[in-house]
Amino acid sequence: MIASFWNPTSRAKQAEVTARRIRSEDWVRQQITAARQRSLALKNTPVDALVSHTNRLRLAARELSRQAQQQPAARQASASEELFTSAAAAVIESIRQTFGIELFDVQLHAGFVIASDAVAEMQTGEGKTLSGVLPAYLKSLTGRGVHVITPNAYLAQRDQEKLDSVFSRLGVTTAILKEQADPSVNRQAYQADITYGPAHAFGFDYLRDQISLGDGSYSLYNRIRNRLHTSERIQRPLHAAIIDEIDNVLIDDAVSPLILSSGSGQQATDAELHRIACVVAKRLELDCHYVVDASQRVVHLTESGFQTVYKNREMAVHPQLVRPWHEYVTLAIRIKEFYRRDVDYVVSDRRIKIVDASTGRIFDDRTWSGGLHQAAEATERLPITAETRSLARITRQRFFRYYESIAGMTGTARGCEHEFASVYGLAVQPIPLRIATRRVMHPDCITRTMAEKWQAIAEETHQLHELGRPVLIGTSAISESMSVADALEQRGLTFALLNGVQDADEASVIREAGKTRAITVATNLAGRGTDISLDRISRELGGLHVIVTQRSGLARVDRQLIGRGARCGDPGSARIYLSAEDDLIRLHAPWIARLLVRSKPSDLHSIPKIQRQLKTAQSNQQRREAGLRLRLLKQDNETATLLRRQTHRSGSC
Ligand SMILES: Nc1ncnc2c1ncn2[C@@H]1O[C@H](COP(=O)(O)OP(=O)(O)OP(=O)(O)O)[C@@H](O)[C@H]1O
Repeated sequence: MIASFWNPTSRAKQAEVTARRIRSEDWVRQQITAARQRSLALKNTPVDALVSHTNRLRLAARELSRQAQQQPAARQASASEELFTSAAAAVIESIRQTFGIELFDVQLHAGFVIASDAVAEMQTGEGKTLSGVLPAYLKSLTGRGVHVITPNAYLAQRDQEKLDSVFSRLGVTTAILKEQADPSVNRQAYQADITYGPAHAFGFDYLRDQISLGDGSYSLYNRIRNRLHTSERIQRPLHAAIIDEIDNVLIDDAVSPLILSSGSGQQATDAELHRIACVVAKRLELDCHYVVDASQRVVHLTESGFQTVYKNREMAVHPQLVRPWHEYVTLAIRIKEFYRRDVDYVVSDRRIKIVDASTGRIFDDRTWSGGLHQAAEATERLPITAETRSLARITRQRFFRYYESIAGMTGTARGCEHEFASVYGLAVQPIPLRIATRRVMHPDCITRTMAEKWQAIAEETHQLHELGRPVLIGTSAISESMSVADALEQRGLTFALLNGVQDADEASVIREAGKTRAITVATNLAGRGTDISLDRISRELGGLHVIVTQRSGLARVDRQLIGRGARCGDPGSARIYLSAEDDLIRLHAPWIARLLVRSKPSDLHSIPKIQRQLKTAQSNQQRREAGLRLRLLKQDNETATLLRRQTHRSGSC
């Protein structure tokens, strides 16, 4: 058990075994046919009979897990297939009775894949929400609790409200985690068969349990002891997790550990030092006083930089210092060089709020550590808050690997197969499209400057708006959404702006984005979760046109945004815009910027190899980020090994 927890090779092997099973087309066809046949026998079954059906399956599931150690594998496999089929039949019938619809084959296919502890890659709009019902139901049958995990609280609430009646028809209870609630409220929610919530809420409750029950160390002793002391715990032992948008939760967010902290909101004792550092940093010059590594966002002072920083010798012994004086200055330089307002953070309610680079979502509950947050507050002339004190922390990789089983779904797993397999033991299975796509992908539009790009985007939007087609413009930063908004306003176009700064109801704005002549400008958060449906006229006119304002560092993020249009066989189109001043080009492929700037505007679209070069820049960026996550994982494993050894030694004394 422990060997497989730490060992990437054994995780990858586990993924390989699952992959062999779920890749078999025969297996999929047999499962679907059997489930459909059996669901006919359940058609129009009264609710109490469906509940009895569930109770029979519960007995079977418990018996199966009891016998798991004793029975030969083949007999066990056939018993579990039988359980799969009967559970799928019940789910088909409950969805039929609740919504009056039949599950599509692709949804059953995805459901079987997820129930087999793998990742189902299902294109946007193919019905992932209902695909998650079968695995959640199946895993709940042992009575040990299932966590359905979403990237944010809004999606958790939406899905729990939508699916509660499907599950209650089957005699299965659901609940939602409440943020900032008293632990007793969430303790109750964890007693439900299925508990919905955002990833961090499950992680923080896990950490709260660690604090209240022990020293929070990784020792096996503590973990076993925690399993025994169930009455004091908020959570039950981590059993099964089904994760929506699994690449976002397990991969994109993996670099930010879950840190339970205290002490926020108070005034910092070293506030004055941050303010002085900010003034000093403004006077220092790049390459003279300091050098930077832009890709890592690191700053190093030069000899001349050190001398300038310590010119006033009293700063070196200032009584309020909580770190060496020059570190205050390098923090302020990092903010000056790498962190941009309305891109990396926003200022709201006189506070710095961090923005998620890949979605544009604003985090209310996160702060940068090590004094960086305070440096940003000083730069923005805001009240400087005390650094939070970390009470307990865990990397997301480690937390999710504590579950006995994890699985999930996403539209964008491609490119992450290796990481899913080696870190989490998860195989990825693409689910075929239900209806072939009709999306028209237009060639990229390339400009030399940002200003030219905003004008080109406004021009194309204007033309399509005149024709009556809806346009969704997806930007990667809040500041970009403002630039697009300015360009549209100059042309007198009316649009909805969704960039997290306004309090608009995200979901209702996005839902309207498919209506005739609608123009919606949104940060990438529009890419996840909400359905955009077309009205009759916009469908006849060619559907939603999606504009991507710049290639993201991750191809997956672009695919997610493009996938907002032309869903489920609907008409639609998309175009990506690029400029020599884009982040991807400026930071990671400056040679492309030089090439573009030297070229005549009329030649920009025909520069050979540029697409290939951009793809390379994207893959490099992807590799860099994967490397960073791997380094974190290694560090985490080393710390854990050290702690285990220490505990072992003190135990044997
Ligand atoms: N079997 C079905 N029959 C009819 N309509 C369905 C079926 N399954 C899903 N739908 C509808 O299709 C739409 C898309 O479903 P859903 O939001 O689950 O897709 P998705 O794959 O999660 O999309 P996204 O990637 O945007 O989150 C919803 O309006 C949903 O009600």
